[in-house]
Amino acid sequence: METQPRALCSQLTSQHGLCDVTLTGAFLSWKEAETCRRRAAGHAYDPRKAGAFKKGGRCVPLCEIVAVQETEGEDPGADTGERRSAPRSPAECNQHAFTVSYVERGRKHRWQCSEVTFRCTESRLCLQWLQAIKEQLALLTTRPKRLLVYINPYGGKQRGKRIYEQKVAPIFCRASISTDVIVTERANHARDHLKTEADLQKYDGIVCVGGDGMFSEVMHGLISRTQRDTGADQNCSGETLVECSLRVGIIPAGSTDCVCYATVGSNDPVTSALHIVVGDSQPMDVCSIRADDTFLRYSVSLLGYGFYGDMLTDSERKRWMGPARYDLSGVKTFLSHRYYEGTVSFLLADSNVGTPRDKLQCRSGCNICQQPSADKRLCGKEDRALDGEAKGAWQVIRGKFLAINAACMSCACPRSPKGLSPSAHLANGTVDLILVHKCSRLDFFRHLLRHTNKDDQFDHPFVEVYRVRQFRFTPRCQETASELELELREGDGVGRARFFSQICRKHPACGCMPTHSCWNCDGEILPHAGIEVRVHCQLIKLFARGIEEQTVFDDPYTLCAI
Ligand SMILES: CCCCCCCCCCCCC/C=C/[C@@H](O)[C@H](COP(=O)(O)O)NC(=O)CCCCCCCCCCCCCCC
Ligand SMILES: Nc1ncnc2c1ncn2[C@@H]1O[C@H](COP(=O)(O)OP(=O)(O)O)[C@@H](O)[C@H]1O
Ligand SMILES: [Ca+2]
Repeated sequence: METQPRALCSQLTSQHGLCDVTLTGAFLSWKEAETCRRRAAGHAYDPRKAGAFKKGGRCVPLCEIVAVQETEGEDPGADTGERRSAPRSPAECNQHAFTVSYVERGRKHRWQCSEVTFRCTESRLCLQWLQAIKEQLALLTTRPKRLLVYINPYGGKQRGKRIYEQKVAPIFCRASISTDVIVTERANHARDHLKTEADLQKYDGIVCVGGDGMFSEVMHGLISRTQRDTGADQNCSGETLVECSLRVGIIPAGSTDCVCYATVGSNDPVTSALHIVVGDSQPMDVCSIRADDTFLRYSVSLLGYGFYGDMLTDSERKRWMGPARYDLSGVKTFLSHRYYEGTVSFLLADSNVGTPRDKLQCRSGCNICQQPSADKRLCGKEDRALDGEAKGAWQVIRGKFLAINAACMSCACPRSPKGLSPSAHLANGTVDLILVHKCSRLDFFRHLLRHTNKDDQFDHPFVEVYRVRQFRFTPRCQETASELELELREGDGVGRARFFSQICRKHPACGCMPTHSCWNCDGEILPHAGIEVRVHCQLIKLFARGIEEQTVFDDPYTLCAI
């Protein structure tokens, strides 16, 4: 039978003086001791000191304690930064101390690791506290103990290794997490290692240090491995893919870091490390992409044709520039103002998973992502196998597009803090499909600019947006002869001219303008133009919790009532 841990309550000394410290099954809290408060009221009251003490009071949920450890030979003034002029008194020399490291929330969804040291004169009491907190932490079974870490030393500004060693490894060490670290030696090293070699039984999670491309590698390795180990075939269209059991943590060290930013709310390595330590879990949808009935890739963030595809192709030649390559190639691609013809067909999602124009955004504990919906039951499944009603009707849009973007998550990132599709959900089994029709340069600029401010980027007559669970794109050059003939028969001379120019474009020898772009798939070039995309609801899990609403915890001086 499980016994409830007894509450522990003692008067201990912290850097702010004597305080009442309480440990319950849910919280560790400390505040100014009653006796001190009464003394302060009766005698000369020093508001400066009282204020400092109040600021020192805290109520920390147990699940946000990183570690507790015995503190030896500790200078009581050390953690306040105070300089000690007098030698220690005999009473102080006799003190026993323990230090608690815990999560503290800062601005803009950042977390940091703070510490408080408590002292007492009795060794037995100190040990009792240490043991009690350790016992409570041992009950938190979702925390990882062993992690496999992949570092891309060339991602972003090539700082991955340094970021891991200086900011992340010390936190893992403090939380007694053991790690096996692999610094990658080539592209796809992490993917291949995970897919075939890694002994995954040994680990409670995987960490990737790098950008969205590095995360994509790890995700591909993990999904492929999970399907292989469970006998599912990812190459088979309509296969129900098996969810990955290991969680993935992302330490941002890339150029865009949108998967990290959109699931945590910041691109700060320490924040990510702390989300891993406390054992957070955030399920995430994954799109599978196929062409000519062959599996190509998975995508979790941006799948973009036209503008983002061309921008990526250009930026790959400027990799040496680091993250700035995207801005330069972005301007260049913007000025080229290319548009592409083709047909987009899609299956709309259930209405209960919201729409891309909702004001409501996906946040930690999101209701929409938690409700069982038809999209979750249907996604990833072969549409042929579904009856007509559940399947819904395919909608078809033919046109000239500057960009076709599919966002499986908001794609928030430092360049665009609300993202490509601000109200897209992380785990609702749908993807937001954004169609930007041909328009003037000025209009397209207005649309792009709205990604960086509070205005609605979908509020333009040339932009359409749909929440879908499956879609297809066929570039005009791949449209079947019957589709083109239909256009020819229906059309006048213009149609006839277009038909023949189409035939001409199919022959590279003609040296005419490109008729198709490529897809930007989470920052990797997918050379195919015609693709079919399907969402697999909650296929992978991250060490994250979604973006938290701003809470009272954002105020570091808030004392929680105990
Ligand atoms: C006028 C300013 C317009 C700014 C428009 C910003 C839109 C930003 C949308 C960002 C969506 C990001 C989706 C994430 C994609 C990533 O998975 C993926 C890979 O990341 P990794 O390198 O970390 O591995 N990243 C990317 O594909 C890069 C996307 C960055 C796009 C920057 C585009 C800048 C466009 C500038 C146009 C300026 C026009 C100015 C005319 C005078
Ligand atoms: N050791 C390596 N050498 C070269 N390329 C690598 C290495 N490790 C990973 N990569 C590849 O580098 C690319 C970019 O990585 P990423 O971490 O996303 O950085 P960025 O955000 O700057 O694009 C990915 O395609 C990944 O597969
Ligand atoms: Ca989604």
